[in-house]
Amino acid sequence: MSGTDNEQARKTADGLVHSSGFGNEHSTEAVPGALPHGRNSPQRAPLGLYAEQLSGTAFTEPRHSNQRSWLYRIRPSAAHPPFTRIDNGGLRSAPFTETVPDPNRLRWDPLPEPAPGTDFLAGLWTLGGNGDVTQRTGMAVHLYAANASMTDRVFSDADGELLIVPQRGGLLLRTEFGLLRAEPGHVALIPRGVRFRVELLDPEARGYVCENYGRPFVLPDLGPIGANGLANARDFLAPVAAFEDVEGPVQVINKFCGNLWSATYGHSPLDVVAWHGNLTPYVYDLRRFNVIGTISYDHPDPSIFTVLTSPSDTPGLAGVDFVVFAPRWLVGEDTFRPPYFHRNVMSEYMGLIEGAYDAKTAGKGGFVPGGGSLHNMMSAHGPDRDTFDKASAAELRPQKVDDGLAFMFETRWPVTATEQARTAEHLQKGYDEVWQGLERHWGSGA
Ligand SMILES: O=C(O)Cc1cc(O)ccc1O
Ligand SMILES: [Fe+2]
Repeated sequence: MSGTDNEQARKTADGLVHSSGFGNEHSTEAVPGALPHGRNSPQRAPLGLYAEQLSGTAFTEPRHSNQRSWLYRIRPSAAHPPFTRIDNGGLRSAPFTETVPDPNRLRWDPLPEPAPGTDFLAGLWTLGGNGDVTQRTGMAVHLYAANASMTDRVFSDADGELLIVPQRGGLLLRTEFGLLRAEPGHVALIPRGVRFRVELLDPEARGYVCENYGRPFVLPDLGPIGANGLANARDFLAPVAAFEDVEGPVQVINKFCGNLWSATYGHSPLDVVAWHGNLTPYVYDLRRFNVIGTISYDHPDPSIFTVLTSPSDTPGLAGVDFVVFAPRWLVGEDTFRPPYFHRNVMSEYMGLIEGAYDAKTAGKGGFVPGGGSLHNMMSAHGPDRDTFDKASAAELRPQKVDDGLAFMFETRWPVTATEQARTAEHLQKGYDEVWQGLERHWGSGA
């Protein structure tokens, strides 16, 4: 059920065929002849399909940032019954007003095991966020823990695009555009409004989601770095068309302005036989990230680790950046090599996909895979005491940091935690203590 007429299509290690390149004009058809040529909206679309445009940006946005795709489907999306409200489960949305924004540093252990039969959607649990879904600004931090595939239901999010960061267990994403596979170490992006179903490739799945209410994520500018580096555009993989021709009840759940709405369709809406355009879901393997750092001295700011950025209306000031701390060499001379002590006007949510993070002690009660920390704007943070002591005394040989994969959602607005995040059992007590005992050396002659 899948095929393509795009020369860039290629089969990757996961056995799926993809069409590569960030923001490319992809075109793909699962059945030969399904894609019209020379026009988007012929009087009669090929093979009895319906033509439908999906706009990710306003019609009138500048060409370089304009995003839309044309879908050729068995039934038009407009043919559906009314949506009715359903329970929001663990999902919360902006504006976040359940608690007051807190200057304290917070850290969580991983989510507890979900109840049997919990699928990706039921397993979403909102930690906090900022902005306002009705203004299309800000972001939310969600976690998920699931042990069942979604069956007979699909999800779409009108409030924002979803950047999914698997931490445990692979996911098969069946989207309107085709199939994507996301394993721990990959990220997957589902654009605003795109219907999809998550199937588990392993018995359990756990991870993080950045719901970006703002402008779609793009690759950051490279400035003096040059024409290559960081996340390379060619490593972003879009699906090729693959459709389901399913008649029968399918629940379609739509997140709209903070609430979940449901309608039961008489067919699967994952019925797109061909599509073309530059608005697509995609996956990216974080291990492909080209890490840039110092080859002389000092610790550069982590903006050089930006994979994707959602620009705000102020140049250089992101609504949210997605930043990865990937394996790399540290060679800085006369340099304190781990992340420095600092206070940041931006707010930082950090997660750990595997291993350890070089500013924090690993292990139980520390910063552990599946856990997360929140350092809101101007909250002082940095290496914990053990890290500081070790790094201050370390012999400065070239050193490979390759025992972990951490990431950050860095946002221009403070992140307000949800009530459930503030009262969670897995909110660590006494996080402040990691910075206790940083002794006075002044006056000691050290
Ligand atoms: O651990 C953090 O707080 C993230 C971070 C990493 C880094 O290398 C420099 C600054 C920074 O905020
Ligand atoms: Fe930081």
